[in-house]
Amino acid sequence: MNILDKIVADKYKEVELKKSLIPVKQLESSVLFDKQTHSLATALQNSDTGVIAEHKRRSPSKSVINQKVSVQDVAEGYETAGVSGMSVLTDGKYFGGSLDDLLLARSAVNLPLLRKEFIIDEYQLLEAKAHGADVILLIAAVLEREQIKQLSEFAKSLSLDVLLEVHNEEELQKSIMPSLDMLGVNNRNLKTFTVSTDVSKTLSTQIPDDFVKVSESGISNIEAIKDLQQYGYQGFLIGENFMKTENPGASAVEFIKNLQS
Ligand SMILES: O=P(O)(O)OC[C@@H](O)[C@@H](O)c1c[nH]c2ccccc12
Repeated sequence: MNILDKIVADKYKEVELKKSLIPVKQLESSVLFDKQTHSLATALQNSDTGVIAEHKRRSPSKSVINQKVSVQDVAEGYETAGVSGMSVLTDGKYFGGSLDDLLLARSAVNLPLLRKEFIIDEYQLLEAKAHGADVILLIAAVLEREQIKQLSEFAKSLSLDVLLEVHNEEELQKSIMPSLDMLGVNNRNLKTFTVSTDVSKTLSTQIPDDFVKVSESGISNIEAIKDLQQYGYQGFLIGENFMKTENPGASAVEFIKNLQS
């Protein structure tokens, strides 16, 4: 079993357990459930930088990245930097995140917030909504086309933006459908952890123009972004490059300043 299979197998168990502990009614009664959502796709289209900055404490590929900073401080720093959106890892076992992190980020900023999670069930979309998310991620590598359709349509009915993540042509071809807002190309292979922005470049011509293109992972300098912009990318998901520093927010401020100049 590769790491992705392991994460997803655990996720199915986790979701079953949570369903038995926290009923849907309780999620729906959250004060955040009816909050108006902010569209990340729109924010990216209106930005000339398009950075989506991530909060990630650790990962299976890197182990510890940063266990010291507070998620609110990071969120505020990212907002000050002028990012288009923030991604918050909510997986606990492999990434050290939680839905509380999402809630805390929500309490700190008005940015579009992405729940970064291995989504396999509609229940997780209700959780995302109840904890203040505006956007959800769907990973083509772990979902059948029918699941992508069902989950993305349910997300749209909740006014959540949908970012669909692919890593190769086959995943891209099986996933294209009108209920997606953004197509993300993950430069990191989630099974082997190899990273290259060439993956984004190669797949760029096959992404229909109706989707906002996002390049994810392994972006650590502004040259990479300027290069990817030539291939039509409008969103750039960056985690480690900010999180590995003592002050991720300040690092984002510096990065975006350089990107604009
Ligand atoms: O830290 P990086 O290399 O900048 O990558 C951020 C983000 O793209 C990465 O965390 C990610 C992309 N897709 C995912 C799916 C699940 C977990 C994590 C991810």
